[in-house]
Amino acid sequence: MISSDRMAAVDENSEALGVPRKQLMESSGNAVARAVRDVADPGASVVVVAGRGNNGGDAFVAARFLDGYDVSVRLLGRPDSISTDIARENWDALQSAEYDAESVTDSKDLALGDPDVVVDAMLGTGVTGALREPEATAAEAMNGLDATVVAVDVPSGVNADTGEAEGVAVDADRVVTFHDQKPGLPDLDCEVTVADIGIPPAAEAFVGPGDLRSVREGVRGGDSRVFVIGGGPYTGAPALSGQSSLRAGADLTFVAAPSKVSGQIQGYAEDLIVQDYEGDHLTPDQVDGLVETAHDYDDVVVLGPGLGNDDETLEAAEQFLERFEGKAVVDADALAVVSEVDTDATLVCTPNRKELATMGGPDVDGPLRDAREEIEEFAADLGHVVVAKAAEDVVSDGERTRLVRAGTPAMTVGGTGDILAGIVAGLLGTQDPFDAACAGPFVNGRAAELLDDERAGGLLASDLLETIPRAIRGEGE
Ligand SMILES: NC(=O)C1=CN([C@@H]2O[C@H](COP(=O)(O)OP(=O)(O)OC[C@H]3O[C@@H](n4cnc5c(N)ncnc54)[C@H](O)[C@@H]3O)[C@@H](O)[C@H]2O)[C@H](O)CC1
Ligand SMILES: [K+]
Repeated sequence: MISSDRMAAVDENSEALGVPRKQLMESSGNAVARAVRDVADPGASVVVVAGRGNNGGDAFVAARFLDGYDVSVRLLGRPDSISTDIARENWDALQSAEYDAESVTDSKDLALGDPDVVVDAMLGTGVTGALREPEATAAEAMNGLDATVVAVDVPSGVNADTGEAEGVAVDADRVVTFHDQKPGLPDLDCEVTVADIGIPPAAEAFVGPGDLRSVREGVRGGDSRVFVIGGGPYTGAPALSGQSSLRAGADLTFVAAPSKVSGQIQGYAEDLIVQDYEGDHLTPDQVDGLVETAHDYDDVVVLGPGLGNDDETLEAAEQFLERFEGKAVVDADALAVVSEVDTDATLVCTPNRKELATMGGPDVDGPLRDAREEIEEFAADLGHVVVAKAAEDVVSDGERTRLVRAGTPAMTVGGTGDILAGIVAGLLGTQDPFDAACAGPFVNGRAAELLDDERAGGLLASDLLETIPRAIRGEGE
């Protein structure tokens, strides 16, 4: 089962893997033609009613695969209003090859005759709201015929995610849907077939540019705040996490740090708001104040960068998680306490191999992907999202697991993990935790790839700050 949003992401990933949408459209159209062949013998009359999006494009392709049938294609609207290049190219192909393909701009002129089969290709997953004109009148006309109605992807007017129609919808006899079943289709009163259209399994298994679709749409809203609880024995780590969270979309980023090092952290970056507490490392005395601040401002917390592993600090981290109820990225030494706490917080944990084992997860020697099932089980037991970091990362929420293979060998330099924790926190302001956890390492890796020519083996973690926005925008594909 796949939602329309996920389908669009997988589609984009497929394109990035070298299987472009136009190729998928060719397979989709071919599958539609096969369904027509199943319901009617050669010689039968087939009317294709097409809309101006890719749903229509699929049916323009289908017309070419119906040699031996009496096919006519009716496009609802002017050809110059076809909304995608690939659909237009397939329309143009019908024109140049002298198919019976005409555009109808007024629904009153839509004469369907008495065909054996109608192909409904008005709207697919691109539908929003009730069918407008001329589609609404055309749907009624199609429903009034005796013909067998074959719908492309989803009956026009029906929402593929919910199965609901806000107004009139096509009453299909058969639906040919692509790649995977859609949540709204099984409850419809028609036969649904799922056609394999050649999307590589890697387009789903690996995070790709399609997984950044909603990140690209989630612009800064003015009130997404990140609160980094870090620093003490180390000062660079919280500064890197804080800055990368700003690059990934946070509006304001605060760093809570011991007074002994707060000035130093502030000195690295004027964009951070550093709030100090007494001492040289985090202790349980600070927990009340930190939980209160994080809750008052609805902050996304980053717990861990540079905190060190003093017993008092780990005790404080544990107490913080026991009482915090918001969203947090947990990294570095703080990871060690996660499996011991009972927390209502939503956590994204970002362990490297060693930290994964320390926190009670699998101890993996080889590629992490070989341990993907154990990592998934571990995330399920933990009840949180796990981003297990290596050359190829494994991201799991206990039910879904994806791999990330972005980045360069130079990323083994210190600090890239701090950058990652900040990116995930920045994304968590607008994204669902699993989506942020998948997008984070992909963005981090792409940010490094964008610098590979310039920096090569001399990359610094702080260099990545510069290219995070371009990586989010999709550069480097
Ligand atoms: N991987 C795949 O699954 C593939 C699917 N393909 C097909 O592409 C469509 C989705 O195409 P898209 O262009 O995004 O949208 P539609 O064709 O469904 O419609 C867009 C079109 O419709 C207009 N519109 C939206 N709502 C309404 C409304 N209520 N009334 C009238 N008109 C409306 C909107 O303005 C747009 O112009 C998918 O279903 C598959 O069939 C591809 O072949 C590639 C592989
Ligand atoms: K349709």
